[in-house]
Amino acid sequence: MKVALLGVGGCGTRLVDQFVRAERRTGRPVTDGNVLAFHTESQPLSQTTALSTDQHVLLGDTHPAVLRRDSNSPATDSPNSSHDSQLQSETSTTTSQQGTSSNSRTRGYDINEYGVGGDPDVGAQVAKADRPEIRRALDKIDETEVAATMVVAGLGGGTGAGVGSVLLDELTDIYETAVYTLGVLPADTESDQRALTAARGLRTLVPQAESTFLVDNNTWCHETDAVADCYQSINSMTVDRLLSVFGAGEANTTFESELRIDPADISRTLAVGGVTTVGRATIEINSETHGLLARILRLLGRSSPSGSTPVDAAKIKTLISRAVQSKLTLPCDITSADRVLLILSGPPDTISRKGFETGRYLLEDETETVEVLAGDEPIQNTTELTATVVLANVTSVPQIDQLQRRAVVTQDSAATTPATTSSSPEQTETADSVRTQSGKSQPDGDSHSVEFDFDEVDTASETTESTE
Ligand SMILES: Nc1nc2c(ncn2[C@@H]2O[C@H](COP(=O)(O)OP(=O)(O)OP(=O)(O)O)[C@@H](O)[C@H]2O)c(=O)[nH]1
Repeated sequence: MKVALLGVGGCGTRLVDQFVRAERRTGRPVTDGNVLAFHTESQPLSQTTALSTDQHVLLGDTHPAVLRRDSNSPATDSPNSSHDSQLQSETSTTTSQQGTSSNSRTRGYDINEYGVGGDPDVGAQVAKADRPEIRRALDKIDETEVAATMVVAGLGGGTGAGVGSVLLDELTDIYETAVYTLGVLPADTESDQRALTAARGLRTLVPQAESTFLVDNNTWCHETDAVADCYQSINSMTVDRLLSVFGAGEANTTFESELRIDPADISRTLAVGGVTTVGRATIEINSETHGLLARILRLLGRSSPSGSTPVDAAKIKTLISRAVQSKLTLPCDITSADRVLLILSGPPDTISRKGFETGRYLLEDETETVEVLAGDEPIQNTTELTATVVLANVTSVPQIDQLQRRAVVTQDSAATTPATTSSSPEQTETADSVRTQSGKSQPDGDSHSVEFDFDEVDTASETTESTE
C-alpha cells in the first residue's frame, strides 16, 4: 500500500528517515518519495541521511518563541547526544532563557532548549502561523500516488504534538484519502511534562486520524537504559513492522499468489479507527527442506514453480500464535481489538492454504474477533517466514491508563501552582478516572470509533485558540 510519510519533530524525523532507508534496502517502495520532515530546529533535519533538503520543512523561522541554535551551539540531536542534552535540561533547576522572548520557557517545558522547548502550545502556534509554508510543502506530496498519509511523531514532544496536531488538522481538511498517525509514547522515566503533552496529543490525534499506530518507549526500553539509548533499537523495530504492514505487496516479484495481501484489506482493518498496535514473529525455515530437498523435489517435478515446499500448517499456527502473543508495539488486551489483519511474509509458496486457514481460526479464537483479514507476501531469497499481526481499535491498554493518570496529576498540580497561569477551568478539576471504556465498539463500516475519553486533558490546539 502506498503511503506518504510526514515526520514531525526529532522522533518523527528520525523514524521517516530510517523508513526510507529500509524501503530502499528491502526493495519495497512504499512512499515513492512522498516523504517530508517538519521541525522547528534545523539540526535534526540536517542529520537525516535518506531525505533531501527539498524534503526538509523548517518551521518557526521568524517566530519569537522559537529558540535557534547559533553556529557555536553544540550538536545535540543525534539519538545519544540528544539524550545528554535532555538529561541536562530535565535535571537542571535553572531555566534557559537564551535569547527568547517567550513565556513558554518558564512553564516547565524546557526539555530540549532549542526549537519550541518542549512546549506543544508553542508548537501549535508556530504551525498555525506557518500554515502557508506547510501547505507549500504538502504540494510536494502526490496524493494521487498514495492511498494514505501518515503523520509520525513523538507525542511527548513540543514539536511532535503541537505541530503534529495542526498538520493533522490541515491534512484531514484537504486530503480525501485516509490520514493515519504513528505516535511514540514517552517512557515512565521521562518527565511529567512529556507525559502530559503525550496525553494531550492522544486526545487531539486519536479522534482525528483514521487510525493511530502507537509505539510505547517504556515497553521497548529496559528500565536501566536511558530512553535515548533505546531510540535506535525501538526505531528499527517500528520501521520493520510498519514496512511489514504497508510494504507487503509492494516488492517487485514475478510470483503470483492467490492469497496475496490486498491493500484494501489494510485500509479496511484500519478503518475502524482508534488505536492500533502491531505484533510480529519470525521463524527460520528449515534450510534442508527449503534447500536441498526443495531442489530434489524440483528435479523430480514435484515442487511448486518457485521451488519452495509448503511449511507445515502446525508450524504456521505456532508462528501466528507467537506473533499475536509477542511484545506488541503497544501492549494491550488483545481481545479488545475490533479488527485484526494477518500478513505472512516468506518464500513463495511456503504458505499453504491450510496453514493460512488454521492461522486465521487461531486469531479469531485468541482475539475473540470475527473480523480477521489475511494475506501473504511472497519474498524471494529469504529463509525466514514472518507473521505480522495488526490489532485495530484496541481499547484495553494499561499504558494509556497510566499515562492519563500521570497527566491528570501533572495538570492538577500545575493548576494549583501559582506560577502557572495558563490553566483553563477544567484543568483544576481532579479526576479519579481519565478514561472510560465501554467495551468493544460495533464495527460500523468506516466511521472512526474512539473508545478512549481524554476529556480531562486539554489539547494543544484548544489551549492555543485562546492565545491566538
Ligand atoms: N522511539 C523513539 N522515541 C523518540 C525518538 N526521539 C525522541 N523520542 C521521544 O519522542 C518524544 C518527543 O521527543 P522529540 O521528538 O525529540 O521532541 P520534539 O517533538 O522534537 O519537540 P521538543 O520536545 O520541543 O524537543 C519524547 O518522549 C522522546 O523520548 C526516537 O528517535 N525514537
